[in-house]
This record gives sequence, structure tokens and C-alpha cells, in this order.
Amino acid sequence: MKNRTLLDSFKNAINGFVYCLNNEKNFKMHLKIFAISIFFAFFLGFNVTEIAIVLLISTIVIALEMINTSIEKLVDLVVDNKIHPLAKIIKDISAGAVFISAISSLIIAGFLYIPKFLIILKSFK
Ligand SMILES: Nc1ncnc2c1ncn2[C@@H]1O[C@H](COP(=O)(O)OP(=O)(O)OP(=O)(O)O)[C@@H](O)[C@H]1O
Repeated sequence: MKNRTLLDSFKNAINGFVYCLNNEKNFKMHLKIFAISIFFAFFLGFNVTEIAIVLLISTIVIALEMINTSIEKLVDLVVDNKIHPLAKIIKDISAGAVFISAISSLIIAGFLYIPKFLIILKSFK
């Protein structure tokens, strides 16, 4: 079934997002972390560039989580839920992509958030 209009494509993309939201616990966790990150970005007075970096790193992790979910579903479809060494390798690599993006996002977030928190802590002394 081909998308006839741009609106159809948009609806299908939203369906994919809603599916992940309703069915994928890791996806929900990434969205919660994203909401908390944005809250603290405004609370700590991040500038536009810093907020853009937070948006960028969060989007990379969330989008990779969606692609990971998609690859997991594709593998399950192909192997029909049977155990296969290649299915394991494909799923592990896909999960690994999410993992390294989450680690590097955490490091970047540390560079951005920790100095701002330290300034606030010092102002209480
Ligand atoms: N068909 C299979 N054959 C062999 N190993 C598999 C198979 N399906 C899953 N695995 C192994 O189990 C792990 C978890 O797979 P599963 O499909 O349950 O993902 P998940 O627990 O939903 O992962 P995530 O936490 O990334 O969402 C995979 O990373 C892989 O190592």
C-alpha cells in the first residue's frame, strides 16, 4: 500500500511513533529522559545553542531506538521468532548503536549540565 499524499506519510510516521510509545519500555524511558533534560535546560538557563545540542543528542538516541525497534520486528518477522545466530548478531548490533549513542549523549550532557549545576551550588554557599 503506497502513501498517496504527504498527509498519509505523516499519519503513518505518527502511527510508528505512537506504536513505540505504547509498546516499547526503552522508548518511553528515553522520552522521559528527554522531557527531564528539556525541563532542566530551561531551569538552568541554557542558551539557544545549548538547547539545540540537547535536542540534537536526544533526537539521535530516540530515533536510533525507533530504528532498533524496527530492526527487531523485521528480524522476528524473518526468523518467525526462531532462534538463529544471525538474528542475535543483528539485534545485538542494533542495540549496540542505541547504547553508544546514549553513552555519548550522557557525556555531552555532562559537559553542558554539570558546570551550570556547580554555578548554582556555589551561589548557595
Ligand atoms: N531470534 C533470535 N535468535 C537469537 N537470539 C535472539 C533472537 N531474538 C532475540 N535474541 C537475543 O535476545 C536479545 C533481546 O532481543 P529482543 O528481541 O527481546 O529485544 P528487546 O529485549 O526488546 O531489546 P531492547 O531492550 O533493545 O528493546 C537480542 O539482543 C539477542 O541477543
